[in-house]
Amino acid sequence: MRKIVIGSRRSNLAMTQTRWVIDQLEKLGLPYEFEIKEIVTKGDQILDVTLSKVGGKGLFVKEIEQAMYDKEIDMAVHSMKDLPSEISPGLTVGAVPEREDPRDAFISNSGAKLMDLPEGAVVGTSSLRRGAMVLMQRPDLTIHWIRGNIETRLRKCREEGFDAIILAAAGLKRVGWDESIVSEFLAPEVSIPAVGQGALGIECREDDQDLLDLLAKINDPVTARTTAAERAFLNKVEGSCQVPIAGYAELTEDNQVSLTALVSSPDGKEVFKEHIVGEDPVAIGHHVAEKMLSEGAKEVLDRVKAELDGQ
Ligand SMILES: NCc1[nH]cc(CCC(=O)O)c1CC(=O)O
Repeated sequence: MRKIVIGSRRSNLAMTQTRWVIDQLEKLGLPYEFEIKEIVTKGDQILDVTLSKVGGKGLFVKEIEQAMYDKEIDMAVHSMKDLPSEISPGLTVGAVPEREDPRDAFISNSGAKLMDLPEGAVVGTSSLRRGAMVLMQRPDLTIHWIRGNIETRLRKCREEGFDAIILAAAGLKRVGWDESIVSEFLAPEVSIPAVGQGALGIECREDDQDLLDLLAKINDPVTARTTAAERAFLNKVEGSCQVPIAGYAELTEDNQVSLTALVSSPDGKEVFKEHIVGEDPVAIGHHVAEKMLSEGAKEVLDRVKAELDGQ
């Protein structure tokens, strides 16, 4: 019986996701046992600045990947959203299980929906994408940055004068929060989800064939294919850019990948949005990115980067 050691951040969400994956693997009834090893990442230690300013990319995965290289752990369960679009050398995503709800959940103190908030109300989010999505619908609202895990943000929403916050529905559902706290699940057409939102990516060493064979059994081909399109898009527009980026793909009835993607300025005023349907997820992801970049998104990315460098 092989023992598989799984590295996990210690947040409630990370632990819940890790335990969920262990459950799926144990159900297979194969001769493996599983142990969780807690790992603290840089992203867990930074609590007082907006994530985008400290370079969000890979903030939650670096220490975990190091532990994999050092063979202190064999695999790790990441929120796909937190996993950089390029996996570090020697490591690979061994499985993408079935996606949870990809939508953003809008939670207001009064229970009002986004379009019904009073003029000038304050919405808390740590995501440039959510901030821009809100401003596209409601340019009169004010965005304030809010950090911390799900529990902290919900507490701050009540105690620190926010009218509403936005969280991933998947996180709330996974940790078992009562859905009645959600005032509105924002439709993916209105608030295009982050690339990979609601999905998990299980990372392991690419030479660990035994573990790869095991993980293949909990891979969901539909989620793997749709998130591949989203991540191919992200990979082409990325490059240390701290701008709102969204990408969400579904399968059509005839088994094609349908990808909607967006790049915008942080104030939501300049918007590049594309929709494409195609067979090959990576090809359509790249195609959409190149189209946007050539049609003006590149200028927005460069300008925001220059503004940040000047700070
Ligand atoms: N950025 C942190 C993060 N990473 C994954 C989730 C939620 C679960 C998911 O999107 O799969 C969250 C919290 C949030 O965005 O509210």
